[in-house]
Amino acid sequence: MFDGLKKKLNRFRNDVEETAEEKAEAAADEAEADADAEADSAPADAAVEPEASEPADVDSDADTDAVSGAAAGSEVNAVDAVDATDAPADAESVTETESASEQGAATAEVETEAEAAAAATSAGEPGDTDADTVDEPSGESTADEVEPHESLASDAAKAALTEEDDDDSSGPGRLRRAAAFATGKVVIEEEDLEDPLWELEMALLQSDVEMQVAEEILETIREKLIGETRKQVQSTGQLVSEALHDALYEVISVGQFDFDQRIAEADKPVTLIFTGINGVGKTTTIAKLARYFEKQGYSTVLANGDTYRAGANEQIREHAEALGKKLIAHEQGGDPAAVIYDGVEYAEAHDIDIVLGDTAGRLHTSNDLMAQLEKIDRVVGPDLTLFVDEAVAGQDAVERARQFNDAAAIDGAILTKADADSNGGAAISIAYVTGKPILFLGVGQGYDHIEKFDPEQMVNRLLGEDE
Ligand SMILES: Nc1nc2c(ncn2[C@@H]2O[C@H](COP(=O)(O)OP(=O)(O)OP(=O)(O)O)[C@@H](O)[C@H]2O)c(=O)[nH]1
Repeated sequence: MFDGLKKKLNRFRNDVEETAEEKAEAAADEAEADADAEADSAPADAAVEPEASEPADVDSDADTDAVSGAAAGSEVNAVDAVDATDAPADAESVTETESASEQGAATAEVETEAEAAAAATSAGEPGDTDADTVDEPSGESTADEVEPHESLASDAAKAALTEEDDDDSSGPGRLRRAAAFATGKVVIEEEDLEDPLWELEMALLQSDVEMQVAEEILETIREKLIGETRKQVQSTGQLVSEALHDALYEVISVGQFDFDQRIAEADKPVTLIFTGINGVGKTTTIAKLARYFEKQGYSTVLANGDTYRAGANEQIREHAEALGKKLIAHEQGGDPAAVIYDGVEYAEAHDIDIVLGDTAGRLHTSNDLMAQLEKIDRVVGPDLTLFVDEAVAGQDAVERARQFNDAAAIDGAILTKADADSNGGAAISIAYVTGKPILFLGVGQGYDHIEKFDPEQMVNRLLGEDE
C-alpha cells in the first residue's frame, strides 16, 4: 500500500543520513588530525625554525583559494594539525579526494591549509594571515571553543571508545565516529537539508500530497532536524525517521476521534449519512460497515437516499440481501430526506441500532448538495455525515473533500480502494485540508475489506521498509 510514497520517504531518510555521515567522517578526520598533532607536538615545536619566508607566501595564496572553495566547517586548527610525518599522507589524501564528494573535498582542503600554515609557522611568522583566514569562516573549531553540548558529546565519545576497547570487532570506523561525537560537530544544518527537502517536496507533490500539507510537513521536519545533534544511541536514520514520523502524524491525525466510542455513546438509533460522488465505492462501503457493525453486535438498516441514479436501488438491494439487512428505498426521483426519515422510523419501530443512509453525490452545484444535506439535517438530524472517496483519486479526492466539506460540513472521511496502487497523497492530505479525520480505509471489494483508520499505523506503514 502506498509503495511509491514509501520509497520516496525512504530516499529522503537515506539522503539526509548520507549527508550527516559524510559530515561525521569529516569531523572524525579533524579529530584524528588534532590527536596526531597533540601526540607529535614536541618534535613539531622543536622543528620550528625562523627561516625561509618565501614558501609561506606561496602557500598563503593557495590557502586562500582552498578556504574559499571549502565548505563551511573547515575548522581544524591549522597549527595544531600539523605533523611533519603526516604531510605525505595528506598530500595523497588531497589527490584521492579531489574527485570525491564535496564534503570529502572540504576535508582534504583543510589539510592543505594545515600544511600551508605549517610552512608559515616554521617560517617564524606567527601573525601570518593563514591562521586568520582559516579560522574565520568556520565560527567553531578547536577544543577551547567547543560549545556546552560538546561536553555531553565528549562523554558519549568516551563511552563509545570504552566499548571499542571491549569489542574490537567494530573496527576503526566506530573509533572515527566516536571521535566525531567528541567534536560535537555532527549537527544537521539547514544547508544539509536543502537538497533532500527539495526532493522530498517534489516527491510529496508527485504523490498527490496537497501543497499546503507538503509545506507543513517540510516545516515540521526542518524544525525538528535543524540543529539536531546526532546522539550516540541514535543513528541519523533514526533521527530523520522520527522527524518524518512526527511531521506526517501531525497532518494525518488532524481531528481524530474514537469512532467506535462515538457510536457506543450515541442515542440509538444512530444515523450515519454517506456523501461523495458516484462510483467511488460509497454503496460498497455502506455494506462493509453493515458487516463491521454486525460484528460489534449492532443491528443496522440501509436507506437508499440516492434517488437520482437509475439502478441505485438494485445495486444497494443486492448488498442488503447478501448481508441479510433491511433496505428502505423509494422510487427514482423521490426525496432523499424522506427515504432516510423512513429509515430512522423503521429503526425506531424495530429497535435497530444504526441507520446507514446513502445519498446521490452527482449534484450540479454545491447549492444542490447543500440543500439536500440541509434538508436531511433538518428532517433527520444525522449523528455523523461521512464523506467517501477513493484513495486512487489523489488530488481530486482532496479537492472534492474540500468542496463537500465547504458545501455541508462533514464529520469524517472514508477512503476506498487503498488496496489499489494509490499514491497516498489523499490519505495524507484530507484530514489536514478539511479538519475532519479519515475514519476508515477500504482495502478490497469484499465485505470484510474495511480497516479502521489509525494515524499511527498509517505513518508506520508509510515509513516501514518491510512491506
Ligand atoms: N479494490 C477495491 N474496490 C472497491 C473498494 N470499495 C469499492 N470498490 C469497488 O468500486 C466499485 C464501485 O463501488 P460502488 O459501491 O458501486 O460505488 P458507489 O460510490 O456506491 O457508486 P454508486 O453506487 O454509483 O454511487 C465496485 O466495483 C466496488 O467493488 C475498495 O476498497 N477496494
